[in-house]
Amino acid sequence: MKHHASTRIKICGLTREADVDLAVEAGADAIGFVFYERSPRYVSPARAAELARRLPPFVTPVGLFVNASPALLAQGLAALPNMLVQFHGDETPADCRAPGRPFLRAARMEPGFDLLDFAHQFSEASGLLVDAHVEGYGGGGKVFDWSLLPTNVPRPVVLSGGLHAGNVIEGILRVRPWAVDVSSGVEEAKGLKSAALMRQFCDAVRQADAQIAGAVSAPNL
Ligand SMILES: O=C(O)c1ccccc1NCC(=O)[C@H](O)[C@H](O)COP(=O)(O)O
Repeated sequence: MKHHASTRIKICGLTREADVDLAVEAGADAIGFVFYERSPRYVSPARAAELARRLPPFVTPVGLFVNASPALLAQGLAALPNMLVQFHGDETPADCRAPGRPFLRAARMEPGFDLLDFAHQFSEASGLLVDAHVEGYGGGGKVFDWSLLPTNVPRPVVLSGGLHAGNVIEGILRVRPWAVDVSSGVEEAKGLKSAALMRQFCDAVRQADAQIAGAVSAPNL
């Protein structure tokens, strides 16, 4: 069995100071800010910069864009100079490359979608965030059929879409992603995170990692 680093955790769609602090305390490695005006989780770049100032070293701010206007993209890039960019709309490889920043590209998984071809097109992506195909692009809390995922994706995979403390262990054991991403599953209302749900989610990820480590270190497996 392949060596498994600890599964990284991204919590997405934060809008409040307390939620940022609690997400970090729970164990998040990355915090997502939604720069998509139609989302109930939208924050302006200036607001995101305020929130991101709370982050300690080694916790990465991620700025999520959906077919953003050049002005919004430029404002986001300026407000958060150290952010990882997440393209969650219909952006082309050239669009993703243009800012010259590391980026994640979201893939909308549905039957017939060719993730290997997508990975080939977005070969410059730091990672591919695999999400359910939902109306409105994302953050819909919908799980997709994980069996659609090929095992040999050539970029790091961020498993996303409808994850919560009750299904993330199975997701990690089945998919073995580099990271997991959650929004709806740790919320009390859209954009408002729950401390208890974030803690339970991160604890469940650690349980999955412990199961994998146990299976790797046990003799004769
Ligand atoms: O959060 C939104 O409202 C949103 C709107 C448009 C595109 C993407 C959006 N969110 C993406 C995410 O929060 C996550 O990357 C992912 O889709 C997980 O969401 P969830 O299924 O709610 O856990």
